[in-house]
Amino acid sequence: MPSESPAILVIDDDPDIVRAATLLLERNGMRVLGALDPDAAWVRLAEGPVDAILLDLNFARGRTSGEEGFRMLDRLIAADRNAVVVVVTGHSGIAVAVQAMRGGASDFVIKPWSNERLLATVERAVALRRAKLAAAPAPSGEEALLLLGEAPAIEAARRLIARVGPTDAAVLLTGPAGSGKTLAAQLLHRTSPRAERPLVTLGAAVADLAMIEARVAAAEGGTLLIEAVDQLASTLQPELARRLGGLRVLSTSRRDRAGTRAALSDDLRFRLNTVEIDLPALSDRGEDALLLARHFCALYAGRYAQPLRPLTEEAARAIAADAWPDGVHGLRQAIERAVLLGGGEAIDVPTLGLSLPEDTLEPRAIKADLNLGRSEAALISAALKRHAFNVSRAAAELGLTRAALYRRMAKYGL
Ligand SMILES: Nc1ncnc2c1ncn2[C@@H]1O[C@H](COP(=O)(O)OP(=O)(O)OP(=O)(O)O)[C@@H](O)[C@H]1O
Repeated sequence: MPSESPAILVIDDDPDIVRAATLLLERNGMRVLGALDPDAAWVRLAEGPVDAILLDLNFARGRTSGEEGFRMLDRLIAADRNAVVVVVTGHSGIAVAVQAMRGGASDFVIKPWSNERLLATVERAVALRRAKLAAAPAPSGEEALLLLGEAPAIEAARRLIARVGPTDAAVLLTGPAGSGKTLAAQLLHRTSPRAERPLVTLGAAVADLAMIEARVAAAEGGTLLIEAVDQLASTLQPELARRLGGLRVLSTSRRDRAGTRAALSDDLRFRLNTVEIDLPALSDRGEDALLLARHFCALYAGRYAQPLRPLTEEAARAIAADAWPDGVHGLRQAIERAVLLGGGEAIDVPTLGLSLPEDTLEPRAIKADLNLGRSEAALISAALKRHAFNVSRAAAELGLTRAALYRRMAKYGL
C-alpha cells in the first residue's frame, strides 16, 4: 500500500458498524471518516476526496430493498466517475449486492463480515481507485454499443434486433446473469424511432406502485425497460399492465422462457412478449469468451491509456474453459481489473484470478482434511482463496448456489 494513508468513508446508519469498521481499518493504517446518513456523507466528501467508500445499502433499519442505498450509489458515481464504492448488505441482500455491482459498485461485503475479508476488500478497493486515478482515463471514452460474438444464438439475436428494433413491438429478453439482455435492450431502443426519447429503467424486483407510476410517466413517448420482470410482485402485475399504453416496452428476465411465462399474469405477459429473444450463457458460446476478452483488453487499454498487453496462451485457455457464472459482466470486470492492476508484458492467469483447466490438484492441506473426513470448511476456504474470494466463482466450483455458500461461510466464520 502506498505511503500516504488511504482515506475511507464508511456510510452506515448503525454507529456500532461504523465504530467496528473504524477500529479495524485504522489499526491497519487507514484514515476513516464515518457518516450515519447520506447528508453527513456529502458533508464529509465536501471536505476532501476519499480513496474508497463503504456504503450500507439499507439506511433505514428493517428495509431490505436497498432503494435508498441505490440512489446514493448513483449519486456517488455521478459525482465522481472514479469513485470506488464497496456496498455492504445483510445476508438477505445478495441479489441486491449483485445488482449494485451492475450499478457501478466495485465490490460488496456481506454482514456480518470477517475482519480479514473486509480488510482485503478495502485494500483492493484502494488499489483500484489509485490505479484508476493514475491511469487518467481518456475523457472521450464513450463506448460503442456492440453485441459481439459469433455463436449462432448471438448472430440470431443480432438479426432479430435489426428487424424488430425499428418497430414498436414489445420484446422480452431472457438469459442468465450478464448475458447481454440490457445491452440488447439498449440496441433495440437505439435503432427505434424513439431513440431520441428516454429509455427509462424500472427494476421490477424492488418496484412498488409509486415507482411504477413514476417510471411509466418518465418513459412517456419513449421506451420503458422493465428489468427482472419475473420478479414483479403478482399484485403489481395487473397495475403495471394497465399503465403500459403509449410506451415501447422491453423487458428482461434471468429465467428461461417457460419460467418467465409462468411467473407472469396473462394480462402482463400479453403486453410483453410479442417477440422473445434468448441470450445463452457465455459458457455455452464456444469461442465467444475469448473474442470478448480481447475486445475488453483493447477497450480498457484505450480507456485507461495503458499499453495493449496480450493474453498469455494459458490465460486464453483459462478464459475459454471458465464457467463465467456472472456472464460477460464477470469477464468484463476481470479484464478491467487485469488491465488496471496487472504489470508485466502480458495478462496471465493469476492476474485474471482464474485457474488453469487442468489444474485439478488440491493443496496438500485439503488432501489431509479429505482423509480426515472431508472438512467442508477447508474445502470452502480453499475454493474461496483460489478464486480471490469471488463468491460466484467459488460457488460455481463447489456446485453450490451463492446463497448456500454464504450460509456455509457464515456457519464456519469464513
Ligand atoms: N455480446 C456482448 N458483446 C459486448 N459486450 C457485451 C455482450 N454481452 C454483454 N456485454 C457487456 O457485458 C455487461 C453485462 O451485460 P448486460 O448488463 O447487458 O447483461 P444482463 O443480461 O442485462 O445481466 P443481468 O441479468 O445481470 O441484468 C455489459 O457491460 C455489456 O455491455
